[in-house]
Amino acid sequence: MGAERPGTTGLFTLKDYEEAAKARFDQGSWDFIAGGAGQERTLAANLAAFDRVRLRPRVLSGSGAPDTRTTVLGRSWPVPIAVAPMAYHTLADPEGEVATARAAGRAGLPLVVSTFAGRTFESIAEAAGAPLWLQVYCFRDRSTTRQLVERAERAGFEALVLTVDAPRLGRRLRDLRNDFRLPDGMVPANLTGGDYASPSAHALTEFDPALDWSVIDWLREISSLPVLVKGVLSGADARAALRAGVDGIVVSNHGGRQLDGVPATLDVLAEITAAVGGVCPVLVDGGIRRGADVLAALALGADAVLLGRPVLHGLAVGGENGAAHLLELITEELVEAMALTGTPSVAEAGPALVGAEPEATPAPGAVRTTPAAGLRKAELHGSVSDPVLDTMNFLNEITTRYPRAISFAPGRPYDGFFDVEQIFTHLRRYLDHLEAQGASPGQVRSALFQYGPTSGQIRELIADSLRKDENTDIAPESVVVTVGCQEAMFLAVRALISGPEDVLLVSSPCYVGITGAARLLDVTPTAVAERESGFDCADLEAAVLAERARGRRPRAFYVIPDHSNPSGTTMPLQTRLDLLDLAQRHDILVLEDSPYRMVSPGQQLPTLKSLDRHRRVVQLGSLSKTLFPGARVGYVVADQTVVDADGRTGLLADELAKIKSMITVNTSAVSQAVVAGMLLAADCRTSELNSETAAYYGDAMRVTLEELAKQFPAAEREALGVRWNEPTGGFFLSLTVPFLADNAALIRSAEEFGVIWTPMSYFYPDGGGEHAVRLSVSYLTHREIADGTERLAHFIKSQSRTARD
Ligand SMILES: Cc1cc2nc3c(=O)[nH]c(=O)nc-3n(C[C@H](O)[C@H](O)[C@H](O)COP(=O)(O)O)c2cc1C
Repeated sequence: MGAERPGTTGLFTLKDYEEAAKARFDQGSWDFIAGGAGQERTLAANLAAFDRVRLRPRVLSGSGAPDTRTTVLGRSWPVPIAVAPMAYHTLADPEGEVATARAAGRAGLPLVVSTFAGRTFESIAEAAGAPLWLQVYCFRDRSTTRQLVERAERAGFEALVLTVDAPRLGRRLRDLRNDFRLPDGMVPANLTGGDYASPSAHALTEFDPALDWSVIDWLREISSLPVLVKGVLSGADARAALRAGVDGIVVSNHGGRQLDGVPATLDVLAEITAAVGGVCPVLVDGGIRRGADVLAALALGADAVLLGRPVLHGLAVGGENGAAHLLELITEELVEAMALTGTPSVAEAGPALVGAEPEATPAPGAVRTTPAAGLRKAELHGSVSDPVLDTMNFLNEITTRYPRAISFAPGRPYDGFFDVEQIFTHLRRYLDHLEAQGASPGQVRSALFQYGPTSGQIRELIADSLRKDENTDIAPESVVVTVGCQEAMFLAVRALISGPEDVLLVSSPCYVGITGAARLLDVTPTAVAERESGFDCADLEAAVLAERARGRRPRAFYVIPDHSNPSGTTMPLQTRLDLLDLAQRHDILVLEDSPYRMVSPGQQLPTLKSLDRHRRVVQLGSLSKTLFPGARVGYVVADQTVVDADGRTGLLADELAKIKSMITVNTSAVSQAVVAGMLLAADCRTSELNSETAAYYGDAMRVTLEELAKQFPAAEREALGVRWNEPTGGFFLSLTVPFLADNAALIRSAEEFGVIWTPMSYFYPDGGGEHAVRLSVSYLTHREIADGTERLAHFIKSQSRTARD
């Protein structure tokens, strides 16, 4: 090796290498290297966490040429970067780890050699020009592990890195689908016997699944080398590792290849470095693709980073030279990032670099706060680590990362309807209305500037609009004005679910707002699966009976009856009547959420609330689609009677208001005033205010359906297995595709085809929807819909071919 291969010139970033490398692998091997476990959320999160970082430079710092040297386990490294352990470098280049060792050696960087290296420890050691460490998987048969360790130690390896996140291999769907097997003749060069062709099958039978911290003592018995553990993701485990006497910790989620859904490594790094407190070195890997990423990791307390997949990309593109060039690139980028942020040395990269430390100089005598308290995410409420609460962030991140992509993801109103000046007109109209009703100037002032009634000051107007728009006759006292419909959901779930035996049922697929609100309250909803045709009462009844049989108490069922989010389905009139009857028979409430009804064209079916003869329906109201979302004004209609222990009665709305008083006190008076002004403009007929919007969204849906039909003529649609529903209103439709519509597919769609959508699986509390996507039509112009549909069709056709091959 050493000869210049074609392809290393003209490559300026690690991303360039990734793109160039792809063509050099067969699909199975590429997927084995590139892929992660499950829906690849953690794989994507690793990258996204670094993408989110914004470095904060210090200017005129006089720091001169940056010093990138660092010391790890008593050895000086020229740059705080080493190569992560990866199985079978021979997949990327016939020389495998021997070529990598030479490349890393040229840069003076350590290489962590995998238990499953494709070349012998001796040959790697002979080629190496920098420290070698051995990554250890502990087998059920300890003598195999012992022999590996002894052999590496004899070959001059300097440390052991025990991988602790792999009692078995993660569920790597790409490998399962490809039925991935190592190419003929490729074997782990330092292991004998055994069937290694399928890495996951081998791990299942051979890895020790019952390891505990005593394994560190065992390694100490068989070897004198320092021991690091790789795969720590919490401060609690970092402390346990210190107690077990480790010499170093590698914060890692195995590059998203083990448990999908665990956090990005960057997101837990500060927690772990705080827990370790400098007692031993902390290294981190996962998603590092730029010099700036290395600097961000150092800023959050890492001593060095490990670089994974990119090294294999370098190797595949140009063998030893490719890998060496790639390591040079990231080193140069690090030097540049340090110079441009005024960071003179590795040791001086601190949390202020990533904006994590208060910068104010304390006044003389003032109490100093300690820098970066390092709260542990694992010790915060579980909801903050729940993927449900992250789905929208992920979509936002994708949208920001690919600004030129056309996005069918956001369920937001079309911007073209908003006119800034109108806000003032609406506000003025409401103030005039108050005056006309006899309010004194002082009262008008208070209505705007003061705390207001918790239940809201525009309840009469909302009740009036419900009467005129929806034929629902309710007393204003049964309305609570909320901060958007989201608060209405939170109040309803908080009040109705009083303990672990109470059950919230949700129609599934389901709007994430309700599952998220439930999660905040430690409520796990019971999903009632929709059929292809939509919700069916028989399924709800079966779920209610099943919960009763388990000794639990079904309390409420959440549903969007009109043009549902996400599926776009609408509940027929007869089903509405049956649902109310079922609610009465089984003594449950129905939480009705219907934000799209009034912005849909044509005659709409009556709301559940308007058909409700027994006060079974709690209506969760939103004005975000009908008026504007920036107001954050919604409401809840809760006219149910509540009886206390002394037999006194009140309304559920009163109880909800009590809860609200401790969350938001009252909904913004200014927002209520603007909303009220809008309602007054149309004599409280929201339908009148929305005749133009309903027609616009109706057209958007029609155009989308026409464009889809154009892109997928009937025969082709059939052959591909692509189909979609045809909602008559609302913002969303559901499209079924013949491949896994997961985050990885979404990233490919955004990156290579410039179109973004929402994986339907986000909306299934119990799993499902893996082969469907949600398309939102509300936010785009007709031109964008046409272009976006064309791009989507290209993506679907290409992805279907890949899935078939
Ligand atoms: C193809 C491949 C093979 C890997 N093999 C191993 C291994 O044998 N042992 C191990 O501890 N980690 C292994 N890993 C995980 C890496 O050590 C590292 O944690 C991860 O790749 C870092 O993320 P990055 O690829 O985003 O840089 C492997 C990763 C890849 C991509």
